[in-house]
Amino acid sequence: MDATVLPPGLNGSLKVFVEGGCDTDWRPYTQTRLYTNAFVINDDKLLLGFKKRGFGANLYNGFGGKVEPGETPIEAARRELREEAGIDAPLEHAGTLVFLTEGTEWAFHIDVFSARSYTGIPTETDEMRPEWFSLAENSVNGDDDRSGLTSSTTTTTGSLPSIPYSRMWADDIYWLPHLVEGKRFAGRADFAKDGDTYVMKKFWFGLVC
Ligand SMILES: COc1nc(N)nc2c1ncn2[C@H]1C[C@H](O)[C@@H](COP(=O)(O)OP(=O)(O)OP(=O)(O)O)O1
Repeated sequence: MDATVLPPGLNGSLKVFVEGGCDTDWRPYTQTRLYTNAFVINDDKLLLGFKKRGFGANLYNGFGGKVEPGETPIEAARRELREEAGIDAPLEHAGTLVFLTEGTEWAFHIDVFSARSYTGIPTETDEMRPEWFSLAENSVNGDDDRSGLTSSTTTTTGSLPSIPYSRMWADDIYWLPHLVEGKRFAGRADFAKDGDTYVMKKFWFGLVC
């Protein structure tokens, strides 16, 4: 696909870095719902949350949720980070994601934010369990099931696991490395449902140029 032919829902000056999936059309939608997702990086560590309930339960993700009426996305992102992880951070916009999931007629429009510092102590809530992951090249595999282990919320030393991509949404492996590198991105993915699982059927991710 030429860089100028963007999937519906994306705009601006973007250069594709990966695209794939079925040779079908992008699913149409008539409405978008605004969400946020925030990632905190501290030296060579990334803070993720293990989602304990609701949409995306049992997956690791950044911290975020719906933008409430009267809020800007950045205000919502900082509120969700406080509510779900107990911390404040100087968030900056990193990317925009559009997701369609089977069974909904609306699209998720997610503003993704990142920060390289934070204040407060990451704290488990009833929705999310914050855990640190290593960004170092030689970190141990983070894709193993760690559910039997105690939370590493307060771990700041020792060897941390690497980013657990097999236990995250399937789109994350494409754009999260760019976020970590400080690059701005945008993308779209259309998901189908297979039982309780969402399968990424068609995707496009690009860097802002
Ligand atoms: C489908 O692909 C997705 N990939 C990724 N990486 N993240 C996603 C995807 N779909 C949704 N998300 C993110 C967007 C938000 O950060 C959360 C979902 O927010 P949630 O449903 O938990 O919203 P809240 O306002 O917190 O909801 P409640 O308070 O009503 O539980 O996942």
